[in-house]
Amino acid sequence: MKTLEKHLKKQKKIFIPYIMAGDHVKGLDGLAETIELLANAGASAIEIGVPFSDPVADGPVIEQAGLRALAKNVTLTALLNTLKTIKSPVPLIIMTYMNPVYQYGVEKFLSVLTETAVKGLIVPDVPLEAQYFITDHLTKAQDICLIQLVSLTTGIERQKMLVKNAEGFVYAVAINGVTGNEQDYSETLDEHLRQLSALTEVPVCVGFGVSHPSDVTRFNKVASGVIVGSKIVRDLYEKKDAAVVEFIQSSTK
Ligand SMILES: O=P(O)(O)OC[C@@H](O)[C@@H](O)c1c[nH]c2ccccc12
Repeated sequence: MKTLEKHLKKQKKIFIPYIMAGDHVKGLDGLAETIELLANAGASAIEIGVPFSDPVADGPVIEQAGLRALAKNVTLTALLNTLKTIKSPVPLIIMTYMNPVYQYGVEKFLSVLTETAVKGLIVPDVPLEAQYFITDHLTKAQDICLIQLVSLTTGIERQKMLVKNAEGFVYAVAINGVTGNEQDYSETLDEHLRQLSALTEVPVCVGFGVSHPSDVTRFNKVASGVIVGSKIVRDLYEKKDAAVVEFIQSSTK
């Protein structure tokens, strides 16, 4: 079993905060500090977003964070160079659209990741059928997990196909929409998550719109844990570090 999955399976409750690379007053120089803050608070793993000019799955909070990072010249190359210098106590996960990786070179990208603490990859605009673009090169980075996303509109047959290919964790997208959308969750969501969890031994984590302790309590009952992006990105930007620490601590105890 790959490191990320092994690590997540040891957690009582999984909590994965998402941050935007370089969205810090010190830019990428502040990344190590943020990773330490989140890990010390109890984060199970940390998802790091690569800024991109056309983030189709993202709402305004993460889009704006990406634009701030781009204005600080945070490129994939710069991020990888910084990651090479960081010893993270928890596994890191890179969330990126395919375009920056394609431009950088898939093979080179994966091989550089082996020199970092990155153990997982989320590439939301690459469907299962096109994942060979990445997996064909994974022999160079065998411990990297490619995370599968399951949406609310994913039918049961496709869910089975996705979990068959799943490693690390399964990302259950809790709403039909973009990140940071705090609309009410559907009433059938819990049943969907329970069903999905029953299909696989791989931990199922729930993301999109998770921002209140009550969401975390709800999803921890029907899945292995949660992913929290926009709320964390906003709080860190507004220098509410204490609120972030408190949210993670109370979600993982
Ligand atoms: O911001 P939210 O609503 O808490 O959702 C998590 C999310 O930010 C993070 O996992 C993520 C950011 N961008 C993405 C694009 C696709 C899938 C997932 C993501």
